[in-house]
Amino acid sequence: MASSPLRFDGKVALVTGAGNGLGKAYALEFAARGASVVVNDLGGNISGTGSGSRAADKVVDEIRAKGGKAVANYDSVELGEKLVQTALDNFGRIDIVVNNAGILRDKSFVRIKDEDWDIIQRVHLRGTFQVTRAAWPHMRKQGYGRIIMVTSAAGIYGNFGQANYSAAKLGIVGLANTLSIEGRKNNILVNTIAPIAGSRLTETVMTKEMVDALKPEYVSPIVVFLSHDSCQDTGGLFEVGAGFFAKLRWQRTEGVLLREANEILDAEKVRDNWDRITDFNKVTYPESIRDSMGKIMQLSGEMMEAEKAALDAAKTKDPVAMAKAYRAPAQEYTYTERDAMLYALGVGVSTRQPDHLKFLFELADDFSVIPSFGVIPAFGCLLESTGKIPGIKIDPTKILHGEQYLELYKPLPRSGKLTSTFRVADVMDKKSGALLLYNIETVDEKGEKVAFNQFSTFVVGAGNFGGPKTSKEATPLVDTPSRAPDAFMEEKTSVDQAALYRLSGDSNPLHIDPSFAAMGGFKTPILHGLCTFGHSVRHVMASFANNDMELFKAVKVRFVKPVLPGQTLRTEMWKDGNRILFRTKVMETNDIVISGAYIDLHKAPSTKTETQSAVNLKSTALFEMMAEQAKSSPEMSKKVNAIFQWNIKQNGEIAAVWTMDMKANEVYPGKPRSGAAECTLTLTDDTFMDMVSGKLDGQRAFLSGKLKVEGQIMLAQKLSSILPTSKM
Ligand SMILES: CCCCCCC[C@@H](O)CC(=O)SCCNC(=O)CCNC(=O)[C@H](O)C(C)(C)COP(=O)(O)OP(=O)(O)OC[C@H]1O[C@@H](n2cnc3c(N)ncnc32)[C@H](O)[C@@H]1OP(=O)(O)O
Repeated sequence: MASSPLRFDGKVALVTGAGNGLGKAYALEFAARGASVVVNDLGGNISGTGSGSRAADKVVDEIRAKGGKAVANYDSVELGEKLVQTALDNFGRIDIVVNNAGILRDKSFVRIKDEDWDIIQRVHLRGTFQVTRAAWPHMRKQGYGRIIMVTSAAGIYGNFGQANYSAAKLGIVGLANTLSIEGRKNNILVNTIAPIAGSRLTETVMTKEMVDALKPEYVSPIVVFLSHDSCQDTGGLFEVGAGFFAKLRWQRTEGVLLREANEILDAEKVRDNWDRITDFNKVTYPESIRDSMGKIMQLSGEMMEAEKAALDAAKTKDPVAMAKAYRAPAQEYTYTERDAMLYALGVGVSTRQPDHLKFLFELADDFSVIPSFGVIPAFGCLLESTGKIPGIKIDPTKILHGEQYLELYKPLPRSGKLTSTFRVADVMDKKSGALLLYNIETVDEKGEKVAFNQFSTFVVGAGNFGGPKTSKEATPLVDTPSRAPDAFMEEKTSVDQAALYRLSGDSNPLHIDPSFAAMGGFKTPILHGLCTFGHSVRHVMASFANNDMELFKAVKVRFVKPVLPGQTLRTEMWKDGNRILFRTKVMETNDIVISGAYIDLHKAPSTKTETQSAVNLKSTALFEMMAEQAKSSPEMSKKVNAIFQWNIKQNGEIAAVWTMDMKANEVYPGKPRSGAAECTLTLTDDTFMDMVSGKLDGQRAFLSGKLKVEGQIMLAQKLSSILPTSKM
């Protein structure tokens, strides 16, 4: 794409140290683009001694010979006023300053003398300050200015033998940071570059080939762009050289608050938490002093409040009051689409399911985060508070997830930075255990509410402490209807389900470590309650919301019995207006594992969705019949790992679509699946309603001729071409 050239007509640029190298390249480039240029050069040598006018004059001559406008200035940058005055006297204004001038006095730290230190600070840091300060009021008055500061990798990272130079060069970055803040309101933008180029300063340490490869002309383009009025960046720090350009920023570990309320912090605690303090797996990118100190100030305020509440509670000697007074620091959780996809795998989404792209492929048009993921940002609060809640003695091997309530105030974004705050809402004495209720509010970066979670954990054996048996804070469960369910869905979990789920944040060893599980009284590690929960939420959303995750409002469950990885879950569902009541069973044992549960949707499921679910349930016999038929066909029996899609037609219109995975014997209502073999079943109106109401099963409907299976022949014909692509 052709773009307009960056011009500087009418603008005045001052480039310090412009007699050679980088400074000269900048001066020539500004002049070629229409600027009037003050070419400053003291004419000394690279260690800062000597002076002369030749270097600056030569550059001025070169500019003028090409038809450009330039004047020379031979003053030291320490006399900044004089440099700026040259611009004002000759061109009437000053728009751009490039603080390029510099010298070197390299010495290892043991050999460095006062004068080596002082001269470097004077030329680099004080010189930059003097020139910039002289230009500043003129730029403020005209409401326009562009300042380029020059630092060095030696300053940013340190370099042997350059203590004086490193200190001055990083000082310049500090100066630029503050000036970028102070200049912004007057349109004075300040950016810093750390260039590497073959110049008088570097040719002493580089080969000729390197000097040639690192031409100053490969750096000047960024100086030109940062100096142009079309560039609105300020406060940036860039590394440049050989035509390579990159921006630097600060990165901070997530950090850890080590002090508890009323605790005197000691150095051992710092030592013992060193890994957490220095863990860069989770980071933030502070950009301002507010970003840097905000968190510390917030934590300090929360701490003061917590300390007062804890002291008041301790005076009562009531364990429940003490637990309720506990305050944990707010927990940040940053996630990306990758985390949402990992979670989806953890709660059983599989590429075998028709709607899987929606949850496993970030480029899918309808990419969605499963609403039960809303528990994940809050989980950090539980981990943070483990072992810290006063009043109640908690054995970590005896904690079981008791109940869960989750409400979403808006659909979960596909990525984000969320903050959760936590309080112990109540503690109940259930005799066989203590039941702790935690209320956790989660907000987004704008402070808008995203989710509310109520976790309840049952601490086996921690009962009988004389606390209340019930709490008005607890979100109530619902009764399971006595009628047959309106829909169900079955799904076998993977033997690795817990290992996969724990990667989303619940690292409780109970779910992976056999010896830890044994301490809790389990023969093998058990599945996370929230993993079973995630499966059930998916089942309800697929059966009654056509997987439209925006319809989700809230969910409540009670975990009644543990589930083992590899077991088959069966979610049974009943529709009650906008509310879908459900319970979950383990097929292998027929145990109910989730009870009293419901999901509230934002609107009642459509009749079509309802019909689909009803058909799904009432026609199990039909699927079984189809599977039997398929197996009895000689071609199919050889290759039963096919995926079939059935379009259920009623009065000429498709009323439902089912996909069946023959190998896994799993049936999914919902979207057509590409590559699946197709078969159209036609039902008369009566047949359809009879099947929905349970009067007629698929087998009898087929045998009596009320159900026509038109696609069977087509299915057999297509089989050979379809099977390879529909393999599991
Ligand atoms: C790391 C720190 C943060 C940790 C957060 C969680 C981390 C996760 O990693 C942990 C997990 O995921 S564990 C796996 C999921 N959970 C389970 O498997 C628990 C299954 N439930 C049970 O085993 C029993 O219900 C059991 C054992 C909970 C209770 O059984 P019993 O002791 O036999 O109780 P029962 O006699 O039936 O009832 C006594 C009173 O307690 C109430 N109650 C029962 N089950 C409850 C439950 N699940 N949640 C809440 N309350 C429950 C009963 O209503 C009864 O109360 P009341 O007497 O007032 O009627």
